[in-house]
Amino acid sequence: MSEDAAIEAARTPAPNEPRPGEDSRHPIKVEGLRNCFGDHVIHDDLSLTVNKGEILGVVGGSGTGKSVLMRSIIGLQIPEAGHITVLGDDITSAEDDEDIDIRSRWGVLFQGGALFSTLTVAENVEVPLKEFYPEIADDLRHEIARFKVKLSGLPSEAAAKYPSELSGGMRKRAGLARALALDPELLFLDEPTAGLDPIGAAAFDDLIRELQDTLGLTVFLITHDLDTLYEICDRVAVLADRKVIAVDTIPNLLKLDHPWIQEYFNGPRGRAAQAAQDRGRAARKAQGEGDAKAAGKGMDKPSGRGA
Ligand SMILES: Nc1ncnc2c1ncn2[C@@H]1O[C@H](COP(=O)(O)OP(=O)(O)OP(=O)(O)O)[C@@H](O)[C@H]1O
Repeated sequence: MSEDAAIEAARTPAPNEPRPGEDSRHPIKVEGLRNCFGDHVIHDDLSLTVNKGEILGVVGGSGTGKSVLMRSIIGLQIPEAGHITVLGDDITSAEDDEDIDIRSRWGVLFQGGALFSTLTVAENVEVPLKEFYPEIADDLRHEIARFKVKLSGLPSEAAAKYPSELSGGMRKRAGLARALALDPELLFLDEPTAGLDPIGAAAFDDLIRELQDTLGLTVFLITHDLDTLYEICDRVAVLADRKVIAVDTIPNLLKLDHPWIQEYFNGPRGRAAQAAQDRGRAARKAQGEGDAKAAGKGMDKPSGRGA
């Protein structure tokens, strides 16, 4: 198979028919979740529904249980009570076979990237391919891995490098390439822009939005990054008091009279992020008008990012 054909095959999502009883509009549903570590209650009667095709931002103070919630949804944390349905499967009671099947339908980027340090980037991407599709020939698997590396915005040379040879931003992209290895329907991202410089973080935001648009992903994104929330999230879920206290667009959240929400979004950083988004929109609009004028006069378009 040629590289182009392999890339096209890798780009075509697996035909994942909705299962009987699967709510195709809400790929993730959490109801009445309770998680404890000893006496420490993390979640109590927490409920959350994620819409298909959205980027859902998940925010909350440190230690409110954002990562534990994500781990519960992907079956790494067994809750004390509650039901979690992912793509029609009850995660809390999934049998082994179902469990394996469902894990191939999501990709996860953990906070630290969680790459195998003794494997190259391409070999890291191949790990889930080998696990779920051992029948794929070596050549094709290598080609799919190279395509995922490119898709994540890394230069092709990065495929042969070890994680220790990459910058923090490149490691995140390598982790993303691995998360995308199986053409997932759901993408879980735990603080993807943490530790990146502002330009790297903005570029990563753009990449997530672009991937979500082109691949139709549903994205569950834990972040403390207000710019990310403003720039790419369709809705934001707020964790506090052991529950999701609100889930809505940022303009609607701003109308709520909850002290944490007000302080978070209306504090100095929240206002700065909002102002940055307003400036970005105005610049994009101005550039769009400039493009239209230039096109009318047969001029070249200006280059560079819009914002
Ligand atoms: N395996 C564990 N054993 C005991 N306590 C844990 C474990 N995992 C998480 N916790 C506790 O659960 C609480 C929630 O942790 P979690 O990592 O989900 O918070 P978070 O909201 O993601 O925080 P941050 O924003 O700082 O990353 C914390 O108090 C943490 O110490």
